[in-house]
Amino acid sequence: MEGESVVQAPKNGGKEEMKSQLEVEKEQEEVEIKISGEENEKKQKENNKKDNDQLSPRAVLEIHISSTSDSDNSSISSGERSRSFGSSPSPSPVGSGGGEELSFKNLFDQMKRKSIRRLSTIPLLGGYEMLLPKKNIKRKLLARIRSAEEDTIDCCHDFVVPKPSWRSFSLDELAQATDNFTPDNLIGKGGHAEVYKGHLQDGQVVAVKKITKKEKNDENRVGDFLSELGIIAHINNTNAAKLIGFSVDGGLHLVLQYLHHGSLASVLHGREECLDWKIRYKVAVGVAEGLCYLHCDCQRRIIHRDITASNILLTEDYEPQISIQSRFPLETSLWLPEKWVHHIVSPIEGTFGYMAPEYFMHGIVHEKTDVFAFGVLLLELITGRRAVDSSRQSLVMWAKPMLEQNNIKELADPSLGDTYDVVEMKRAMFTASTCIHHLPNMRPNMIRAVQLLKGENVPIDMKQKSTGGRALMLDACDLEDYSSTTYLKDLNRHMQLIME
Ligand SMILES: Nc1ncnc2c1ncn2[C@@H]1O[C@H](COP(=O)(O)OP(=O)(O)OP(=O)(O)O)[C@@H](O)[C@H]1O
Repeated sequence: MEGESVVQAPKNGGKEEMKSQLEVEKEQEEVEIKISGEENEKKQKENNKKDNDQLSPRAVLEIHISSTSDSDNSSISSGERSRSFGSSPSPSPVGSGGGEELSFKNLFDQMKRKSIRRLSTIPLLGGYEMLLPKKNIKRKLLARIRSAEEDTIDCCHDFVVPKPSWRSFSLDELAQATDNFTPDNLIGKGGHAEVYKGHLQDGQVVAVKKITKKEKNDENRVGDFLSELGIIAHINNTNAAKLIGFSVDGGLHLVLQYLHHGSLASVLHGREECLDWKIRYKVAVGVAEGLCYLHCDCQRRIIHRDITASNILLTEDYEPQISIQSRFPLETSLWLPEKWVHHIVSPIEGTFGYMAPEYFMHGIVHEKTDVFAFGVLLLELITGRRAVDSSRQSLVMWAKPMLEQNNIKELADPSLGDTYDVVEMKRAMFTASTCIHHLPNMRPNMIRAVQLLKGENVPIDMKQKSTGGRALMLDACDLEDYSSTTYLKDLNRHMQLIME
């Protein structure tokens, strides 16, 4: 993995007149909505499974956070469980709700305990049990899993969830399914897992995700794994990854529905032939709807935090599925309690090219950081370019001037020729340009992003239900004084620092 390093967050500066939300909405009204005739879908050939997203390096930035506004509605998690390089001191404790002082660690521990307690479809281990020796954890986990399998429903504190339909696999079963995890069956490798294609005894084709990251102690790894299970269990949407089962026998494994085309990155960037616009548009809408579900319709809202072309997987008919992460679920796929507007994390971990300015500069995480990443993903679909190209140029930086000039000809992927639907392309361009706005408040929430993308001419409702529309009180970040020029400069500087 290229370019992991620690950098100090820069100071921001510069001023720019902000466009009002109304102006942004007005611009949207100007987007043409007439729909042209359908194009014939070209048959896609066998995909190249090689994941070609290596050029969007993951980065870890360590920042020092001295204060945050809106303390009632935000949280801060320390990076003690995250990867971190260098010797920067840990962030100092900050105030939490009502002036109550909580250290990062306490706050994080509290959140971890609460989340683990509540995440469960299988009643998972309580926080205190995470301190038990490994053997006990495993025994208790298996006991809980068995008892969950016997129950018809599981009543959690605040809601009732149906009995899970997942299976608990033995290592032998998974070894058999994957031909002993032979490299021939290796279909993908992320920063934290190896993924193997497998055939279960009943004929079902599955993807076995073997968690490989080993830097943490076993108790934490098991805890993270349980949290991930809890998050995936909670998700029920056509555009999110489906879990078939898991194994805690001889390592941690997730058994997922096998997705024929692998990642969007491999399909978009790793094939010779051009991906049809029709499919690109379908993927864009599907991801937008999936994110909308995670942010707004899920029983507990989830911020994904790592929307990238590698984390979007495609079914046989190119229905996109958002892959839920296997690492640091509380810090990556984040459960954000209702009353918290945002959450602050340090160190910052993410995929370069997709990180919103408030995230890479201040560690602020909220729905709008996902919206930004979605905007970058849209740009990838529109242009066929990577989030960071081979000359280390950010797609956002490259595309901004053309988006501002509405220059469809220069922006659209040249390999598409004129085979794209102009109206859909314009909608995608407009949606992308609002999503990558450097000010989070100016980005649409995902409900609005779906409407913009689909050209739904809904009345402007400034008070629309929007987890994504929760007012973001980012005074402490001075983002409103932050111009897009300064943003581009900082983005460039971060790029240099990270990739040198
Ligand atoms: N269900 C699946 N079906 C088919 N291929 C898959 C599936 N899940 C993952 N893959 C392949 O494996 C690759 C790595 O998977 P994934 O991104 O989930 O790993 P990870 O280590 O959790 O990722 P990250 O580096 O983002 O943390 C994907 O990019 C994709 O190519």
